[in-house]
Amino acid sequence: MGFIGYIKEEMQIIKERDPAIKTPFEVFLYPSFHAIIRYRIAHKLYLQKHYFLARWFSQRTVRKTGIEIHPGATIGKGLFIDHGHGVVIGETAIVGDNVTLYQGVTLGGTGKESGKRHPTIGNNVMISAGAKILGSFTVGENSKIGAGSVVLSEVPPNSTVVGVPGRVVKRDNVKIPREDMDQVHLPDPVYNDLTVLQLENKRLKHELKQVCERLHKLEK
Ligand SMILES: CC(C)(COP(=O)(O)OP(=O)(O)OC[C@H]1O[C@@H](n2cnc3c(N)ncnc32)[C@H](O)[C@@H]1OP(=O)(O)O)[C@@H](O)C(=O)NCCC(=O)NCCS
Ligand SMILES: CC(=O)OC[C@H](N)C(=O)O
Repeated sequence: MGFIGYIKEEMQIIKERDPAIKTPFEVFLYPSFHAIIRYRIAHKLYLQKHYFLARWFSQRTVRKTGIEIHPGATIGKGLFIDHGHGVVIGETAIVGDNVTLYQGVTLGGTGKESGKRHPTIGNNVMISAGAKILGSFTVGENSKIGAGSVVLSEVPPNSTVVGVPGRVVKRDNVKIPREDMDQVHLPDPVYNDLTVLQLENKRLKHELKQVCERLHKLEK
């Protein structure tokens, strides 16, 4: 595919993925559009071992777009970064095809690993605003990471992960109960309602008894 074909493809991704877009030319206003095209150039320079030039180009992109993609990162087709400010993608991160990221996402390291120290993101993954994915594990394909989550370990495919630290709350569209929930002593709303009714019954009986006693006295 030629350069024009590639640009058209990048434009199409934004048009398909963002419901907020109204006119085709708006794609040129998207930081994502510029950041990804410029990353492709920086990545080529990196692969040719022009490390300084690659970083120089990439850092200029940060100033223009607020999106920092290390030129060494490996990024598949169809990445869309909505809004974009504060997105950071580390050097050894691998991003599959058709991934969506929102502002404030970090694909980073924990600071404790060396070598491959950033995550691998599967195809069709969606990572919500402000989520931090830290470490060299994999986020399985078709998974969703909730806004503000901090994910520190492997995520199976087709899962939803939320919270700090992130935990799987849904897999294959089925909700997963919390591990820390007591499955034996579950709250029993029917028992609670019955207890309230019993107390009410006792109170009413007592009142009725008093009324009867007063009536009895009046009759005398
Ligand atoms: C995670 C998310 C993608 C929803 O995925 P989903 O698979 O449809 O999950 P559900 O909505 O069924 O939520 C599953 C559970 O996680 C909880 N949950 C969802 N998002 C959460 C979040 N960010 N943090 C904590 N809990 C969250 C829900 O309350 C629900 O809990 P429950 O089972 O106790 O009711 C969505 O909630 C989210 O975070 N979207 C943000 C997208 C974004 O970045 N928007 C900004 C655009 S600028
Ligand atoms: C701010 C926000 O929710 O952005 C998400 C997407 N661009 C939309 O407009 O729905």
